[in-house]
Amino acid sequence: DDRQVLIKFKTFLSNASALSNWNHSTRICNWNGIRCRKGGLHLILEKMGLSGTIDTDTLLELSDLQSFSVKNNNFEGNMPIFNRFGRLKGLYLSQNKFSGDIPDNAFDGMRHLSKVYLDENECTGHIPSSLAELPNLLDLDLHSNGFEGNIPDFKTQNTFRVFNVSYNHLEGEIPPNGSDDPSAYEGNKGLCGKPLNNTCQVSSPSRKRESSPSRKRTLVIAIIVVAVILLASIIAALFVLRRRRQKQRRRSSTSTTTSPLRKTATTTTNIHSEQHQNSESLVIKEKASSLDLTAEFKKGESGDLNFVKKENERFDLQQLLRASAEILGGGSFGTTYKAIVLNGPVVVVKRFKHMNNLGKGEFFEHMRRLGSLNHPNLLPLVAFYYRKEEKLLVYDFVENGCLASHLHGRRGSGLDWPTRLKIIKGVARGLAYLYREFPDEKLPHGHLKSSNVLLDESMEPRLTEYGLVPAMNKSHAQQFMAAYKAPEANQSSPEQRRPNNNNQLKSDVWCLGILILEVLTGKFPANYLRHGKGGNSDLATWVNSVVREEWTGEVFDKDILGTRNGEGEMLKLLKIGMFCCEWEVENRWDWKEAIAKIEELKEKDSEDDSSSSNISEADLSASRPITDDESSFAAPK
Ligand SMILES: Nc1ncnc2c1ncn2[C@@H]1O[C@H](COP(=O)(O)OP(=O)(O)OP(=O)(O)O)[C@@H](O)[C@H]1O
Repeated sequence: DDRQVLIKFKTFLSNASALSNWNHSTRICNWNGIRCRKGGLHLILEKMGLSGTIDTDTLLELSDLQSFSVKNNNFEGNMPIFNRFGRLKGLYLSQNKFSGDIPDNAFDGMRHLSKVYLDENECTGHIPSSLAELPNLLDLDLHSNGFEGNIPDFKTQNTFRVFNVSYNHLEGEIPPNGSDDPSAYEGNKGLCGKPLNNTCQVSSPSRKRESSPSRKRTLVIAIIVVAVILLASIIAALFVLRRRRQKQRRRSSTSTTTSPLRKTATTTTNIHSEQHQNSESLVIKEKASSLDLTAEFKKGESGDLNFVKKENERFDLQQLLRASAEILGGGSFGTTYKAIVLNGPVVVVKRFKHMNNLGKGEFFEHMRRLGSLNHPNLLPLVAFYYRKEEKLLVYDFVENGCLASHLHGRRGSGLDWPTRLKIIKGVARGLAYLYREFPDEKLPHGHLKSSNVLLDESMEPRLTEYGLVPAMNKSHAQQFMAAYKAPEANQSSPEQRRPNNNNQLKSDVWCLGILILEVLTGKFPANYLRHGKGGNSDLATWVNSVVREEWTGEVFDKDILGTRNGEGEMLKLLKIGMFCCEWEVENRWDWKEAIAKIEELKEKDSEDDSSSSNISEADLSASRPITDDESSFAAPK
């Protein structure tokens, strides 16, 4: 039923505290943001600080959705496509951060759609032609985006009641059926014709009539050129195919192994490849084929891999380049991929393009120092490769993936409270070790976040991407590394960034706090993804505001909410997270205090609960006021 569908829809949203009364015990028409009118359903989720994903697949299961509004929220990414909602009448997506081109067919078949509000987003490209085809369009507001090209001729049978395309990059002649008000078009440098005061040049390329003879000539030439290019491509493709087949034949006759990392990869004779003789392997190889390192790392040109520990299984650069590979992700520093070395280990290779802060000697020394670290909660560096333009760091592959995918993956987390506590304790121990080993580094980890916490088969965490701050180019580090998302990183005053007695900044502690809040709430800190601006304070601010409203129960992830005899300890961890996320650096705990408090935690509440931690209950209820600065970030209120 609709109730179930909407509750599912809510799980894709972040910061959805405003929808707290969406549950099975109340009538759907009384839920926040829901209006039931004339038998149809209207979702009016405006100004609620929402972000995350608008899952249209789920919405499609609603019996009769008539209008959909998420005006004035924090949604990002491509505009959601509603062209399967044939009965939708109103679509209001204004004042978010939707970006990118909108596909031409985004409004296909939406015969009933009469109101479209996309204003104040970051959409680019042409105004989609399917929007111009809507027969019942009455209101259209696209102002303040990055639309370009011509304004199409709208085919609506109505006279527009609202029409505004101002402040885009539109050009050409204004079609007749828009608005009579010049302000509807202002802020577009290239527009001409009525109702603006400038007349269009007769030869205006943008709206020239189709039938002129020169146009026909151009068309014929274009067709010939395309045909020639097509023919040449077919010949080239046939040639490449022939060569590939010849190569394959040569290979199988000499029984040599192949290089799945190269574009020519097809069959392999090593044991690893046999594991990949299923359909999945085709996908992997296809992905890997785009990752042809061989062109850049020519044999013998640039030295070899440098192994940092004696006991590591050795392989050389050429073996690595021939390895069967799968791209794991394109993070903020470069591509990361999993590689199965022929007759060797399974490793993860990270390519770093912005790692030039150290000279060659210093770089080698720093990597050897990282390689000498040894702690069960740190993923050891296996090897590195140095080139001026690019560095490769090689780690062991961790089968069980990262904490982020366990918490936010499609299948839901399923992580219980004891597992989450074990993960946080492991992270804290890994951090403590790093801090002891690097007493002079300002940010011993520097990039602590849930995708850099890997989990082994017994769910023990292993930190990765630690200790890289000194090697990274400063501007890149400041823009992308997690520690620089702490609020003080955006402050210009040196006092606010001053290191503490140990010469260390407290920004890693901020990241630990965010990680704790993420683990307890199951919510993804939306601003992890927002590079360079905004920090990652949204989650901390949200938790703080919910706690201040005394709805602490609402904070915890549903998968741990029912935990018996552990609620007290969960609450203590929440407080620790909040103290680590203190906005003011002076009031924030330092790493020693935070880690000591984490070590005190237990899976179950003790009989004499008050003695097990010296954080008082009053600390929580007297939670700090939100500063002006902070409230301007505060996503959900
Ligand atoms: N050693 C490893 N074993 C298994 N998975 C890994 C390993 N190292 C990284 N990953 C996973 O590969 C994916 C891509 O990693 P990558 O470092 O490129 O991106 P990221 O961590 O999301 O962002 P960033 O570049 O900011 O660190 C992530 O999901 C990460 O958890």
